[in-house]
Amino acid sequence: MTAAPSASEAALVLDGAAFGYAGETRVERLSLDVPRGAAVALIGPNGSGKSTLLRGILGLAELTAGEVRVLGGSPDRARRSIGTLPQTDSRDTTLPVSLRQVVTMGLYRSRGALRPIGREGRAAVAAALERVGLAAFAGRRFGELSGGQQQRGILARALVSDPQLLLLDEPFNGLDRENRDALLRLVRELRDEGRTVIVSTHDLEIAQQACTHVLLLASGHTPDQPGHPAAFGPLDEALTLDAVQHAFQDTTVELDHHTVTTTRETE
Ligand SMILES: Nc1ncnc2c1ncn2[C@@H]1O[C@H](COP(=O)(O)OP(=O)(O)OP(=O)(O)O)[C@@H](O)[C@H]1O
Repeated sequence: MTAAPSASEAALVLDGAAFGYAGETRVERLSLDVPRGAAVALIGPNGSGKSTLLRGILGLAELTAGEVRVLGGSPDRARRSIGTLPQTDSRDTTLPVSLRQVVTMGLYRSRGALRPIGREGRAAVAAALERVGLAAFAGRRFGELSGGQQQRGILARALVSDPQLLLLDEPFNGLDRENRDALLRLVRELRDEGRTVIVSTHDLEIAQQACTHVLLLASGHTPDQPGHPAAFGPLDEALTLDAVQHAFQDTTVELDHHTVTTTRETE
């Protein structure tokens, strides 16, 4: 599986973009180009608008100002070429479906749910499961897998349609060291294949280990003000103590020789 090497246009272009709900902006002042093949760590405190931005890229949050281009077109047009991993807490694990069925659902977006999956589709599902190390678990009921295995299964569902852009919302939350390392390796591989990855996280170490770029979001001064960028750029330029402190105003921030850490807000 390789991403189609298409146009030189950036994977994501935001020009004065703002996103929100019911006409109310929740994240704003976004002007940036994400080059194809970049892995962007999307970092910010709770409520700064990380998920809203990811939904905006998918056309699922409202564009309240500015412009957005995704893979050279509108979010609606690009959606078929985007693989997503939503936050763990938005996941229904009670459905009586197998892991294989969950991954197969990832094909529906590009092919429609009614078209038969066929040999090629089954091979893509098997390859995606293989890729995340879960080939042996294909027939298992999804809800009976461990949290880390479910996370990898959802990632396989995101990968099965050979997406050019992957949006991963807090994929590292709750993962043990082994699953975390496997996911870090996979993010690096995806970007080596020319795919673009945007991954939201509270953990700066993850940014440093797997990403090429960072977008730091800061919250508004009061809870009803929208979030906004504190920095964007290649990791070594944008991930500075100043920018991190701006983004995480009320949070302890430490910077040692190579590691920036913040208090993990989700724990
Ligand atoms: N569906 C929605 N309708 C209205 N407001 C929303 C909706 N989803 C999020 N918000 C609001 O938008 C703001 C940004 O929330 P968002 O979930 O994007 O932040 P986040 O940075 O992803 O936070 P977290 O780290 O807690 O996931 C918050 O004030 C939140 O209450």
